[in-house]
Amino acid sequence: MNQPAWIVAKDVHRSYQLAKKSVEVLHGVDLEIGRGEKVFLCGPSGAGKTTLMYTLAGLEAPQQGRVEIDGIDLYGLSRKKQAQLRNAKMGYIFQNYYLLPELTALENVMVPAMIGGKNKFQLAKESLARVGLENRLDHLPSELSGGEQQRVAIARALVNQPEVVFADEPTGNLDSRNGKEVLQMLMEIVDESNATLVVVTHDEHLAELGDRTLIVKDGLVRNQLDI
Ligand SMILES: Nc1ncnc2c1ncn2[C@@H]1O[C@H](COP(=O)(O)OP(=O)(O)OP(=O)(O)O)[C@@H](O)[C@H]1O
Repeated sequence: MNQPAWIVAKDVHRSYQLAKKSVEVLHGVDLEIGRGEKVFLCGPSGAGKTTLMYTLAGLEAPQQGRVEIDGIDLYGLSRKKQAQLRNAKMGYIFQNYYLLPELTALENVMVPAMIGGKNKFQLAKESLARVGLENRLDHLPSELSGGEQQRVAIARALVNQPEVVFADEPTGNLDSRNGKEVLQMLMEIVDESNATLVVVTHDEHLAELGDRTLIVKDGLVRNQLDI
């Protein structure tokens, strides 16, 4: 990483409560990601990749440690301020898309834009056009292919022009050709605004497209080059 750190995790611990037992998934993660860097998180299933992304993105507070975004102590903020920061700076592409089934493609993309009181209709249309879906605005998710649904999820994540995009297995449900195409498109768009990209993938070939691969294993994170 050549740039100053833009996302910082320091000694992040995260556990889940199962019945009466607490199971720790992240055992003190330290990492730094620079502005504009494209970082891939790889590692075995169940290792904690999604948990780490949720924690970096302000969706799940760590029990110990801190996360900084652009110098701001994310979990030191009130919940309202955290939500404002997420909306202003972050886009999140969830595993399995999480599109709202009763809303059209356009309406799904308008949802995050509404919060900022911006010209949501125009922004959502532009974002869908950017992912090549200008002719699918009024389709419900059930009327779209898997690749198209994934692109709607990408358009939604990009609609507020985020400074960082988190993408959890953005190609997981696509065949390898479509998967690579979608990922390259996402990387191109992110590049245009020098945004930071953090991607979870199982596919180490795809990870080669990024600047750096981090391996999540045994509750910790290591640079692939250090392994
Ligand atoms: N809400 C939850 N409650 C309890 N345990 C959870 C919860 N979410 C995740 N876990 C557990 O935490 C561990 C890490 O899960 P996580 O989804 O972060 O792994 P992952 O590396 O993203 O896995 P995959 O590659 O299979 O998606 C798993 O053992 C999982 O069962």
